[in-house]
This record gives sequence, C-alpha cells and structure tokens, in this order.
Amino acid sequence: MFKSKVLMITGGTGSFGNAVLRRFLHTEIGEIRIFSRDEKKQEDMRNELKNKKIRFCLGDVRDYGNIRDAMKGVDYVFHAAALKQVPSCEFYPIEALRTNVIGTENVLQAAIESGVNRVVFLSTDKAVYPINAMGLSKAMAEKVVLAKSRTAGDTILCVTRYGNVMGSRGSVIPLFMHQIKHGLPITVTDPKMTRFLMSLEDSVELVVHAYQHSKPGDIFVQKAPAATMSDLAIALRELFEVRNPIEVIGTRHGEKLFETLIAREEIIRARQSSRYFQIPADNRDLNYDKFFVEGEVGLSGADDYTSHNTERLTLEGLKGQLLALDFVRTELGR
Ligand SMILES: O=c1ccn([C@@H]2O[C@H](COP(=O)(O)OP(=O)(O)O[C@H]3O[C@H](CO)[C@H](O)[C@H](O)[C@H]3O)[C@@H](O)[C@H]2O)c(=O)[nH]1
Repeated sequence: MFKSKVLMITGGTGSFGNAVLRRFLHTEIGEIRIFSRDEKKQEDMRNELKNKKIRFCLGDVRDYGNIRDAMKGVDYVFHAAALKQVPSCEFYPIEALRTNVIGTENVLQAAIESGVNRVVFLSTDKAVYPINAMGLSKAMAEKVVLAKSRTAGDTILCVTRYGNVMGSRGSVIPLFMHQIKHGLPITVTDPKMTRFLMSLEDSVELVVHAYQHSKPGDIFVQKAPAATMSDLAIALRELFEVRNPIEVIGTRHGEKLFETLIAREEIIRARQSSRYFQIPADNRDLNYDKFFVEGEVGLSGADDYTSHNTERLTLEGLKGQLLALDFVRTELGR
C-alpha cells in the first residue's frame, strides 16, 4: 500500500500523525508530508525520527496559499488538522470555524486542484447532533466534504468519525492515571456518562479502511464498545491497586451524557461489515420530493448508534482494553 506514493497528513505532529508514521514509515511509501503550524513539534519529530522519507511543511490550513503550495505532488491526504478541545472552541467559536470549516474547505480545494487521489477527513462523534462549538464546526466540515465530493472530479473525498481515542493528549485516561499516581481523588463528571472507546491503532486502521474502500462522500465509522465513567475510574483503580476516592464533579460545559456515532437517518442507509459501517452519500439532487412531501418510512423503526446502546464493556473487558495500551503497561511496570 502507498508504494512510492506521497501521503500528506495535515495536523501531522499530533498523536494520530505519529501513529500513522509508526505504521507506514518503514514500508515502501515514497514520502510522508507533515503539514502543521508548530515549528517546535516539527523540529522534535525531525530530530527523533531522522528519516528522509518525512518532509515537513510549516503552515496553517486557514491560509489557502500555504496549503496549495504544500499540496503539490501529493497522492493522498489524511486531513487531521483541527481545533478539537471542547472548552476552547466554546470560548472561541470563530477560531473553530476558521480552522475546522474554512481550513477543511481549503484542504479539499487544494487537493482537487493538485489532482490528489483521495482525501480522508477525520471527524468525531461530537459532530452528530452537535451541542458544542467543536462538534458544530466538525458537523459543518463534514457537510463541506459531502457537498464538495459531488463535484471533485477524480479526487475522492470521504469522512471518518471517531469516538474517544484512549490516551490521547489531555484526555480522561491519562488524567485519571495522574490522579491515581499523586494520591488525588479521581474526578468523575457523571458516573453514568458513557463514551465510545477506541485505540490510536484503531483510528489509523479506520482511516486506512476508508482510504481503501471509499466512494465519494462516504462516511466511515468503526463499531466500538463503550464504558461508563464510573467503570473507567474503578477499572483503573483496580489495575493500579489503589484506593483513591472517586469524587463526582458534575457534567462539564458543552458535554453530553452519551455520544452518537451514527444518526438513525444515516443508519438506515449504512452498509456494514463485521467491523465497520459505511454510510453512502445522499446523492439525490436539490429537487427531490423527500425534502418536501415524502417521508422516510424505514426511519420509524431505526435507532441512533450511541455510546449508551453499543456493546457495554464489563469491568474485566475494560481492564483488558486498558492493559492493551502501552502507556498503561509502562506505568504499571509491565
Ligand atoms: O476529570 C474528568 C474529565 C473527563 N471526564 C469524562 O471523561 C470522558 C471523556 O472526556 P475527555 O476530556 O477525555 O474527552 P471528550 O469526550 O471531552 O473529548 C475527546 O474526545 C472527542 C471525541 O469524542 C474528541 O476527540 C475530543 O477532541 C477529545 O478531547 C467524558 O465523559 C468526561 O465527562 C471525567 O469523568 N472526569
């Protein structure tokens, strides 16, 4: 796969970019081009990996000229550059719009103009029935991908939606582990709150699956189990054999009790394999009757695919998932 080809990863210095590098750097890939804003992170990566197949482009997806110049000669794009923190997007929604929506349009336009083969856009469950600015901006970005996929010629544009990636920077698992290590209370927002759990490797597999199977405007979702926050705290406490108290701090600003990976309107159109859903684009034109007079009969019996109704991890299952994470095993000294 990717033999002699050029793969660009926007936002490539983050956890996802690093995982893609680990997966493909030592294959026959021609070049991996990292496009990102932070020169320090690029420098650190350059020094750590010292590999001629990696090329770094400094720039911001908000700047069309930047991304257009960097796109020359690229075959495939994984578009991961985004503002993804819920609280910061809530306070600076225009910044979320600039990076996540306009930035996505710039990436797609530059890719189409440069004759890129495929673009996979990384979205999130927070884009389904969005209630916060981060989710709203990702939902709009998905719409931009879908709309543009109709007129993108030979460039295939598609979307992948993620649940929570276990252990990503600033997320709940490293936070709970920090609290455990320092003898602090484990701060649970709502014991009944659920989240889909995916590993970083799963997230790379999902993007690769999308790259291999996409038709224009498809949305790909990986079937994923979920856990409650209470079980997550208990599982970590048991793994680390500690007795830190659990403190319930309440739901944070802009947060949902559960997340939705697929809305029921989408699920009735989705194809599924043992591991993935593939939601085809709605290719009807603006004049079709269903906007105005016809209903969707199949919808009545359909359900959203949510972190409340997906497979629920048992405490033992959850411990197994946690033990599969390198950083958890390291902390446990295994
Ligand atoms: O002190 C805390 C902090 C978080 N949580 C809970 O842990 C879960 C996960 O919280 P994270 O902060 O780890 O993640 P978010 O769900 O807020 O968002 C994360 O997952 C998203 C996908 O859903 C996006 O990838 C986003 O960028 C990423 O930050 C939530 O239920 C949250 O309520 C706690 O119980 N206690």
